[in-house]
Amino acid sequence: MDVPLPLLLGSLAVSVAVWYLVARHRGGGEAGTTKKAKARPLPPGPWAWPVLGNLPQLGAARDVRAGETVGPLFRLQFGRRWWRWGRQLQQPAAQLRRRARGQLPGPRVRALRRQVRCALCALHLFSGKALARAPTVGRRVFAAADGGEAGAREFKEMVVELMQLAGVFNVGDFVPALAWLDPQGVVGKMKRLHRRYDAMMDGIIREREKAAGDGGRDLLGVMLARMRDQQPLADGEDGCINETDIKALLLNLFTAGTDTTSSTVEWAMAELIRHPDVLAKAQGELDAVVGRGRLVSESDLPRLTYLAAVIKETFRLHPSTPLSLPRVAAEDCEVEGYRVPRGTTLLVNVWAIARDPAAWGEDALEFRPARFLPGGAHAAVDVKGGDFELIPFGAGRRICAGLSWGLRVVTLMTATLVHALDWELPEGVAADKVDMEEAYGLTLQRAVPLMVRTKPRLLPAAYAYAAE
Ligand code: HEM
Repeated sequence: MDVPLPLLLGSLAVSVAVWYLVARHRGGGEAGTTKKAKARPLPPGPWAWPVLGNLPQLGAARDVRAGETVGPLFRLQFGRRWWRWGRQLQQPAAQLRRRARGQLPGPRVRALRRQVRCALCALHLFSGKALARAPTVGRRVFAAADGGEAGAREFKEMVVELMQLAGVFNVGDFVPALAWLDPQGVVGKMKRLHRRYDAMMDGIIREREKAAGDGGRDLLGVMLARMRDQQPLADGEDGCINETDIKALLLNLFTAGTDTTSSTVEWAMAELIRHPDVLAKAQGELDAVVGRGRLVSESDLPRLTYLAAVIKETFRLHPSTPLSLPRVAAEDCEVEGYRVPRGTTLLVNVWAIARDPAAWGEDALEFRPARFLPGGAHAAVDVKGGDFELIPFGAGRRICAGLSWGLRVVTLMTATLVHALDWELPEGVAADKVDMEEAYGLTLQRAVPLMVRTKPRLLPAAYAYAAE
């Protein structure tokens, strides 16, 4: 049925106005706020428009330096939702899970997450044993039989699209009256993307079932066996892991582990190319530890102190998940004397915290790996969640499940690129003019890809060994 546009817009305007009046009357949707908690003020925030809240300011998201003018804890309001942003707004994050799977975690999902994180991943994916046997038991997901390169390229495009969509500020999430219109087409695109992922995961699972008996000790083999044997999720729990759970977990691991690591390596190389003195020192260390006759290997990493400092400094200035992942306040609480109502979406701006001169000194914005070297001002600071001024992997019980793996992969990839190649900028581009603009999305990508020229710097035998 065709509804005339003026009528449609008229009814929309009326519904928005009615909804707004009702929302104001109810106190902005802060259901469950106790009298005592209400006595405390809400955190300060920039002035908000009626109905739209701070939505119009998001166009210039990077310029909303509210943390500098309003204070380290501040709120943004969109429709009926309140958002608190730690220190400084950098990008909006999206309710990824809700969009992708159409639900927020209930008790079953929480039990599953515990089981998967503690029992399955810890034992069969991230343990020293699992990592050591990965090359022999696991297999390349995009082997020639699956379409090889083309399959890998398609997967990469899907990850990039997912991260971009997840970073889009979806108006429908915050102005429920507009959700059915899907004005930016975000939900439609997410659903199409979800179907593509589903088909890919189906292929991986079917192939593994066909090859029964082969590689049963890796994470996927273990999960499929648990599903087949109907093992309960946890003691006293009725539910068992099912195929949708397995697909969701694979999707989670594939997406959480790819974009984050590759973008960190790209930022590391960009910083090194901008700082030829740092690059030369890192190459000098690699030459001294590894020599030029072979490629660097994982067992060399503990002796590469300077390279470790380069990686920490890259994580500090370019954390791949700049606002970490959103949390929702399960109950009313108080932070620094301010009231945080139940249901508030909370974001910690790890990007801004790691650039705060109060924690890092006057040279906070400069790339200075030496600060992490023995004797440096931040020698004792690590990225593993114990030092809150540097938390690129998050902190606490929901810290990145793949921390040690991610750290190893980023360090080894950067070490290999630094050691095996000499790096030059295209003619006419000065090192201090390399574009360091950040793109918009859930993860922190470069806005402009890094363009460089490389040439080999090791003895020919080292590359022959790599090609074997
Ligand atoms: C440079 C590498 C990486 C960085 C910077 C990174 C960062 C993060 C961050 C900030 C979170 C959110 C933590 C929080 O909510 O407080 C996270 C969660 C997660 N990461 Fe990573 N990550 C990296 C690599 C990986 C890898 C290689 C994997 C696995 C293959 C992985 C798997 C996960 C998973 C499963 C979660 C969700 C944990 C949960 O919600 O319980 N990550 N990561």
